Amino acid sequence: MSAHQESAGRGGSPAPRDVKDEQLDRFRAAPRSDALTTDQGVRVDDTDNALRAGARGPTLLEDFHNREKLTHFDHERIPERVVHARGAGAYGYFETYDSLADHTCADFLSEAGRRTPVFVRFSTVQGPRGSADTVRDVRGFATKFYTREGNYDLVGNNIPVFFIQDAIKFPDFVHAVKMEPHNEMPTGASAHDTFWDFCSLQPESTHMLMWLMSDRAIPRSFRMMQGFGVHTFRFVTAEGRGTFVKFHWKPLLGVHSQVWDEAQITAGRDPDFHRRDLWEAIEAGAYPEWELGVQLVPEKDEFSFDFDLLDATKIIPEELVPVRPVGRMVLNRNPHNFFAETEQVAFHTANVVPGIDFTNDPLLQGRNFSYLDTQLIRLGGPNFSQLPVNRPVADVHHNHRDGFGQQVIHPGTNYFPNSLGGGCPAHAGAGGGRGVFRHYAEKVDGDKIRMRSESFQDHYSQAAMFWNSMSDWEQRHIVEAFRFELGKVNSVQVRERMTGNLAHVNGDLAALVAEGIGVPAPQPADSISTASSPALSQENLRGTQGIRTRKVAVLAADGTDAGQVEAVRERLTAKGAIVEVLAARDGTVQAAGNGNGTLSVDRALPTMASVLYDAVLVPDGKEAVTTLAADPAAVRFVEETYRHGKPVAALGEGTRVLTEANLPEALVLGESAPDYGILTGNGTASPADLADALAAALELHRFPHRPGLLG
Ligand code: HEM
Repeated sequence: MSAHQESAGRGGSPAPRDVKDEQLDRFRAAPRSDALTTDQGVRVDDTDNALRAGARGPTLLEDFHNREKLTHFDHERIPERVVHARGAGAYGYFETYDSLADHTCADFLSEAGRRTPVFVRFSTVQGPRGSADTVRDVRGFATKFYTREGNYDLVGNNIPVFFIQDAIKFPDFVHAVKMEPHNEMPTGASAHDTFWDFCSLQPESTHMLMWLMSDRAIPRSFRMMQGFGVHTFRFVTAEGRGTFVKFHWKPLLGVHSQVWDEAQITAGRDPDFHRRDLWEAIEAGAYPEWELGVQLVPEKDEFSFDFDLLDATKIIPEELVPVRPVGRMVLNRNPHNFFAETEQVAFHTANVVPGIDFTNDPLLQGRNFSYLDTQLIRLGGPNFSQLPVNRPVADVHHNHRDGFGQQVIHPGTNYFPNSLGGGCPAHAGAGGGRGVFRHYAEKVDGDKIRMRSESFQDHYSQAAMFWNSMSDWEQRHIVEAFRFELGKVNSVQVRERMTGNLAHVNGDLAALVAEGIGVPAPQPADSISTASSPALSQENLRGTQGIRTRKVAVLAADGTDAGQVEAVRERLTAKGAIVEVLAARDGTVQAAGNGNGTLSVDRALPTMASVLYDAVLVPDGKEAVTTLAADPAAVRFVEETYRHGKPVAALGEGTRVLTEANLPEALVLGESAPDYGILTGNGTASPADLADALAAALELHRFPHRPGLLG
């Protein structure tokens, strides 16, 4: 069994192998326990004591093993990414549903059922490598397709628009959002003066800010995020016909978020929350899936919208152009080594394959320069595409030579035209059965000018459309987020300028934010868009996989009714949820009720927290309930679950712990309790009925209309 097969999908069946996985085998070192050597292969006698002159004497320079060991260690770090430094990655495959050959000659989209290996890296943008996962931020969603015609990178985000329209503003934007230069604060947060100063002066950021202040910026899981290519790209057929295209990833688990208070607590309780969630789901065989969809716009319709397709601060509402599903992606293998794979992976918007091309979106054009440029320094020279994770599975043959880290011994000559090389130099234009990339023949004729098109000037209509499309609780969260972020801004003029911009989005929004941060309510703008797009609300993005991988905590103590726990567990795990028993200590608790005996404890309560679960259940059992009601950690667990809007369930006397946790009595035992996600069946529900009610509540994810919610 290979090292790969041992590690992949421990809880599920091993993922099937693909050509990329087999290629990686060539570079994977097997675990070994034989003798230690130097880099030169010389066996070493001792790695615990440096060579010294006398037992208490000075260390000798002659000890090449000591010097090599320290030197290698001294050089172990490489620069982190200038943005998106913190991330987590996984391998998998993309499978095409139907041929898209009538729109693109891209080989990997040309045949139903075709599977293409992929590597995906999710990331936050602002924070450094060691920052917390659950900060309020955009999430990167970058996919490398190892196609038979070369690597195709779809380098997207979980938000479909961007802060700026022109890449020349990217350094300004990043300097503003990153930690401030004098004191390098704050880490992993946009709630500071320079970010809001920049945005308030750059109204094109308003639409993106609406998304950033929404719950999209605090996802429950990478597995529950949409992804977007953001820009309008171009599909090109074999005959050279172009079609504008926007890319969408839709998670089968639905789009779900944390609430802000929960996200902040999670950042302390488990800074690796999203990374761990992805890793554990794959190890357990619960492979996350997304559907890839495209919005297609014929070239003749380029100017038929009230926004410019080349403006990355705009979406094409799905109600105008539906998203056509084209395939699905499954992530089924964790990397073997974080540094070698997730850290060294290099995505680049300019990595395209025949059939996929660019448009003149000025943000995209700048990106097409920036990624390769930054990777030259981050990955130490021009040969990083030879690193295992970056290697195409397609043949590589070119005249590039030398440079740091060259791994290949090339034969012959490397120039063209060439009469001496005997076929060794690479010839452009030769297909050899594979598609050849030919740039789309777009007619371009214009004056050299530094200016934006008039069609890029409407910065507010789609920001207003986003606001109009939100449910009441989503709007409430947006107001609270603006209040939090701007409340951290010291400059009053920045606060005022920002609420002034919001007055173009919605008068109530601007007034509510202004009230919360102590500045005068601005005059609402004269004409504000009333458009809406229902596809934008998370209310309408619940997914198709029910409660798969949702985590339910069962609080237990000596005297817990183990029969109830098993009945609930059986019912919920059958639907794909994960049920864990938490008690004060690891080991077992004495069980009562039908299941007399012991009940295994999965996690010790002091090592966990409510924010790491999606729901809580307190089973029956007089003695256990008395213990739990007197345990501040258990009571806090229940109270926090309630205040974060998540389902809270209790059987029999377990309801006492809910009351002890200050849940409104009318809800704990009232008729309308299920409407608020409080599931007790008046204390008389059977475990199976309760499990079903809990499953239904988990599907709804949060109960945002409860009294006394936090965040
Ligand atoms: C639509 C707007 C943008 C999106 C969706 C986007 C997305 C991403 C993503 C997902 C990553 C992380 C890739 C990874 O996981 O390794 C990334 C990194 C990066 N982005 Fe962007 N970005 C955008 C705009 C820009 C612009 C305008 C620039 C510069 C002109 C830029 C420069 C960079 C750089 C330099 C990195 C680090 C790459 C590396 O070190 O490998 N991005 N971006």
